[in-house]
Amino acid sequence: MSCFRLENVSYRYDKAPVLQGVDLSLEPGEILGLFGHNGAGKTTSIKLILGLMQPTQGKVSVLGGLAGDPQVTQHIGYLPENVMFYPQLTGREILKHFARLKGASLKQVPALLEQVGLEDAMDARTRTYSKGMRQRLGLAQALLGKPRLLMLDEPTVGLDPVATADLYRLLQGLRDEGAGIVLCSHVLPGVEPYIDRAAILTDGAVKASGNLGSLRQQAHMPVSVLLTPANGISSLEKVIDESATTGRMTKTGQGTLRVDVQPREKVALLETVMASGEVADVSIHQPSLEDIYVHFIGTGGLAHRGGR
Ligand SMILES: Nc1ncnc2c1ncn2[C@@H]1O[C@H](COP(=O)(O)OP(=O)(O)OP(=O)(O)O)[C@@H](O)[C@H]1O
Repeated sequence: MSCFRLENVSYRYDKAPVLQGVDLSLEPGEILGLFGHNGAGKTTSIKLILGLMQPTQGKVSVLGGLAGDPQVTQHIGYLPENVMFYPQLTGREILKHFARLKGASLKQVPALLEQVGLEDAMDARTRTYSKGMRQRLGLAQALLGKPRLLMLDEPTVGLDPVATADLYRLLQGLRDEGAGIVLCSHVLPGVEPYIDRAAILTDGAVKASGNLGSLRQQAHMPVSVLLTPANGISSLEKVIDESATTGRMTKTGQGTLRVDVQPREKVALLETVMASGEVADVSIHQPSLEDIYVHFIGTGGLAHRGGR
């Protein structure tokens, strides 16, 4: 049974279409990174899965039931983008309050607070918490009741690099126990090793989805081969000029040559340059998740301002 399945889903607020024909699903034991520019429709997709809104068109099924059904919702953990708590209450009091609301056992509260690194602060009022500590408390709230589907909107906001890596490891542990996890983010650096699949949303449509290998294939992006000359850079340039490669050669400024080649040409290029005796060292750089994201989103940057 899928954690959720969006089939040909469209949604419009007032007149403006926000999602258009989105097909997206998540299986148990999988971490999906949902990436997209401001206003791409990430939060709207999450709200549809939570059953807070109904799609204008298409079907949303969650954990084998209907989105919004309380029997389904009790198995979902959700960390919203901006977490706010009663400032006068302690972390422990707040988590107990949410546990009662969710019908989850109160016994797990101290253990969850420890799991997110708030063991020393659980009895302090949350008005004394830093942004990162509030984010951790939000995460503990999302983990109440051992959810089968966990949806985290910008979970790393406010977390330092060590806490971010801890969070990703925690999520991997939950994934290995069978939870399905959606990670919505603009923050791509560092996330690559921790997700199983990525979906890239732009202007309300899924532009590409799959694991990193599949995304690289879909993007047809070149691989960069970085060559350090053994003798002189001009003799190495000559070897590449005379080879069959259609790749683009550039001098890096650090005395090396970079050749951007299509993946299918990479081995032939390496064979040629290695046989020439003109290469002292080689490194190969595959497009990263960020490169792939920029490829699909375009370099519009602030042109995607979130409105339409
Ligand atoms: N309540 C609303 N009424 C009208 N339009 C809305 C509403 N909420 C969101 N939108 C619009 O829907 C589009 C998608 O918004 P959404 O919040 O889903 O994007 P997002 O990908 O989560 O963006 P961000 O990364 O900035 O949080 C945007 O154009 C936004 O302006």
